[in-house]
Amino acid sequence: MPQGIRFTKMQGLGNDFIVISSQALPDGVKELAERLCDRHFGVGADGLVYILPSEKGDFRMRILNRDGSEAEQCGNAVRCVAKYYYERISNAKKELLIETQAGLQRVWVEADGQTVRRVCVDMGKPILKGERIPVKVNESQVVAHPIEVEGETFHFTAVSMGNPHAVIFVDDAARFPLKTWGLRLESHPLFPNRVNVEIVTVTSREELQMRVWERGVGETLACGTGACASVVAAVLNGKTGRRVFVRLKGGDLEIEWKENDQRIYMTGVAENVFEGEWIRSF
Ligand SMILES: N[C@@H](CCC[C@H](N)C(=O)O)C(=O)O
Repeated sequence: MPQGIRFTKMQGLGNDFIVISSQALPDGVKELAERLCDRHFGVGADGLVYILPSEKGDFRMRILNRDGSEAEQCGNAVRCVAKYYYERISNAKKELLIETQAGLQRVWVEADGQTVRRVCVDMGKPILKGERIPVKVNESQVVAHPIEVEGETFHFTAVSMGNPHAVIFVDDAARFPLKTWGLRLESHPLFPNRVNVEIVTVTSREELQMRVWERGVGETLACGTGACASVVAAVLNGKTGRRVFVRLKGGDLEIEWKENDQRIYMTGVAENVFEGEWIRSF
């Protein structure tokens, strides 16, 4: 009988992940991500996340999108893996260091006994230089820049949180036709590595409403890096202060872009959904 793959299904604000703790990424992980994340033939998720050994931090996280592409960073997955590690691997410390493809991230878990309720993540400093995001606009900061898609013009602010984001402010995010424009914006030639697209409405100086079209996935219920990028874009456009509640389809995140260290701190929940074993070959 072939050995199955044990996994835990987790979610952060409805952005859902298949989490696997392993010694190394398996061969064919791209195809595995596509198979497992498929909502009809697989387990179903927005991404496949590995918890791996690290020489630099407490552990390492790698994340693959539903289409099998690898992302540098994922805010909602970082909170999930911090919960996983604290509840199942070691509860010796409440402050953890997680290695990601975008660098080391410090996180603090808020636990009720053995159960992690919320996680605060130091998401680092946003990257604003066009060439490092990357976006093919020859400016040091890309703020409210026009982008034309099939005769329609939008204005976007580009921010990298380790992964690339284009933030577009609109009057009513709930009514924005994301299915029509999401993929076209994601794969626009201005973004050589494709891009995550945030559609944002400012409801006050302390609150944003956000929908997201994720690179390699489509519309999801929430995106942690997208919420951080949206707050940075809102500050750069003079729309909010630096401490903002971001209301997403799947729930809320508290985001602060601190003045003193210029780093972004994200606080939110993470939940276990179920455990299972993948027994099909791939
Ligand atoms: N949902 C995530 C971001 C996941 C990666 C993204 N799709 C990308 O390709 O950059 C989050 O919570 O940040």
